[in-house]
Formats: sequence, structure tokens, C-alpha cells
Amino acid sequence: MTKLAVIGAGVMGETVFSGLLRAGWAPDDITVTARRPERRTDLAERYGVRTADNATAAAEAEIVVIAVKPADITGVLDEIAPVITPATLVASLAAGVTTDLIEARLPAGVPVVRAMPNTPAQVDQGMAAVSGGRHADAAQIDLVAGLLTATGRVTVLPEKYQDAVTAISGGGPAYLFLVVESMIEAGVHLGLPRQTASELVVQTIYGSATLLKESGDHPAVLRERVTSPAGTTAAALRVLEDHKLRAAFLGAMEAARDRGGQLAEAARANSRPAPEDRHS
Ligand SMILES: NC(=O)C1=CN([C@@H]2O[C@H](COP(=O)(O)OP(=O)(O)OC[C@H]3O[C@@H](n4cnc5c(N)ncnc54)[C@H](OP(=O)(O)O)[C@@H]3O)[C@@H](O)[C@H]2O)C=CC1
Ligand SMILES: O=C(O)[C@@H]1CCC=N1
Repeated sequence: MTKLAVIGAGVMGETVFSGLLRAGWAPDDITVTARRPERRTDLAERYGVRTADNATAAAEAEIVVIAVKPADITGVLDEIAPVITPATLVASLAAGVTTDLIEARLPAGVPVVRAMPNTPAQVDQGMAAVSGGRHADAAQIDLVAGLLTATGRVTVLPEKYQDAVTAISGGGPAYLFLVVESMIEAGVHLGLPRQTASELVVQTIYGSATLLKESGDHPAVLRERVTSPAGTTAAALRVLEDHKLRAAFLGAMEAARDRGGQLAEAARANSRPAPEDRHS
């Protein structure tokens, strides 16, 4: 079986390798790393996977998945570069970080695939996009796509779309969780018990997502079916339009896309950007 290393098994690294274990991978074929020893111990105990330092994990692996934060990636690449050869397939999950940046810090000819998964992969409902760098062939791109298919849907796209993908599906769960939070708080404000408000909202978002996916209907059509003329939903939608909800989403996704470019620049300079850079 293929040997996999996950360098930086935090939220997303754990999401990816735990999905592979659910899909039948043997724990012995997966080595994970993390900065803190207690994190490595915790993962080894819970999943039975191997742990090692970054260079040892990378040296023994056929596929190396890099799942550290963008600001940490150049340090990791410099650490593993001496043990990586063009026979190793390197996949990066780091937002914004381009394959050419990664290729430049590894030996010549190493195949690199950039991937952007999301956290619903924890329940096998992920959405991921993968893009090959200059040395990755179709089979290698498919190999990484196959890893992520274990936990959801995967699309193969040119790398120029990756910052937009990151803004839409990478961060998408966070925007939707914020909507859920806001609706629960609104329900409490309207006098519903918190648990009732939570049940109403969670099942409504789950049912709406299922309806959207299973019907194949355009969301505007589904929205119109809920909205009676001069009714209660129309009253609510009017308020959301007054608050420029669509413009807010557009601006938010543009900010996320642009942040990807800033994270890449910071990774290139090997420094962490100030979170408020774009407002200064
Ligand atoms: N969270 C998400 O929804 C998504 C994240 N991503 C991308 O995935 C990457 C990881 O994000 P996320 O999982 O949220 O972040 P986390 O902080 O949860 O995970 C990062 C992990 O990297 C480890 N780490 C940091 N430096 C090193 C190092 N030098 N050597 C080994 N391990 C190291 C950390 O170890 P320790 O725990 O010990 O500190 C931590 O476990 C990012 O690049 C992000 O852009 C992509 C899609 C979605
Ligand atoms: O917020 C981030 O930068 C990462 C990338 C997509 C989701 N989380």
C-alpha cells in the first residue's frame, strides 16, 4: 500500500488522514507530524498512526501532504527538501501558496499538487479542488484527487482558480456556520428556547441543502417557492436586501481571495502578515 506522510496534522491534516482510515487505509501506512509532542501522542493514541519528525516522515513516504499554515510552509519545505526526490508526490493544502513557490524550494522535478479541501470532509461531505504544478502529470493529480474523494467530492481545476476556490468552498463552511449562529440567536431573541431554536435552524439548513442538491433547481427558484406575495418571508428578505446581503457576500469572498495572495507573499518572505494589512 502507498505510504503517506501528513506534515502538520492539525484540523485539516487530521480531517484528511482520518478520512483515509475510514476508507480502509491501514494506520501503519500513515505517518503524521505536528509541532507539539502532545499533539503527536494524541493522534497516535486515537488513530494508531505512526508519528515522526518531518524529515523522517517525508523520507519514508510516497505521498507527502503538507497541512501546515501558509506562514509555516517554507520552513517545512526547507526541512524536507533534502529527503524529497522526484519519486515523491507532494500535495499542499495551504491557502494561497502556489505550486511554483513549493517547487522552487524542493529538488528539481518534484511533482507538486495544490489542493483545497474543506472541513465537511470530517463527515465525508467535503468539497475539494486540486490543481497540478508544472511537474505533476494527470495520474499524480488523480492520485491526490483520489485521496480526497475518500471524504467527499473533488474537482480538478487550473491553479489560477485556487484562490477563488479557497474563498468559496474552503472558507464556505465558516460563512454558513455564521448564518446558523445568527439565526439561532434570532430565534432566541424571538422567544424560542435555545435548544428549540438550534434544532429548527440546523434541520432547516440541512433540509435546504439536501433539497438544493437533490432537486437540481436553481436556488432562486427554491427561494421563490418559499416567498408568498406580501408574506412573512418577503418581509424578512426585504430586510436582508436593505442590509445589502449580496454585496456583503461578494465583498467577503473578494477579501478572502485577496488574502490568499497576501498569504502567499508572506510565505515567500517566510514571515506572517499582520491580519489587518489589507486595511492599513
Ligand atoms: N481549517 C480549514 O478549514 C482549512 C485549512 N486549509 C489549510 O490547511 C492548512 C492547515 O490549516 P489548519 O489545519 O486549519 O491549521 P492547524 O493550526 O489546525 O494545523 C496546523 C498544524 O501544523 C502543525 N505544524 C506547524 N508547524 C509545523 C512544523 N514546522 N512541523 C510540523 N508540524 C507543524 C501544527 O502543529 P501543533 O498542533 O503541534 O501546533 C498543527 O498541527 C493551512 O495551510 C490552511 O490554509 C485548507 C482548507 C480548509
Ligand atoms: O481561513 C483559512 O485561511 C483557511 C483556508 C480555507 C479555510 N481555512
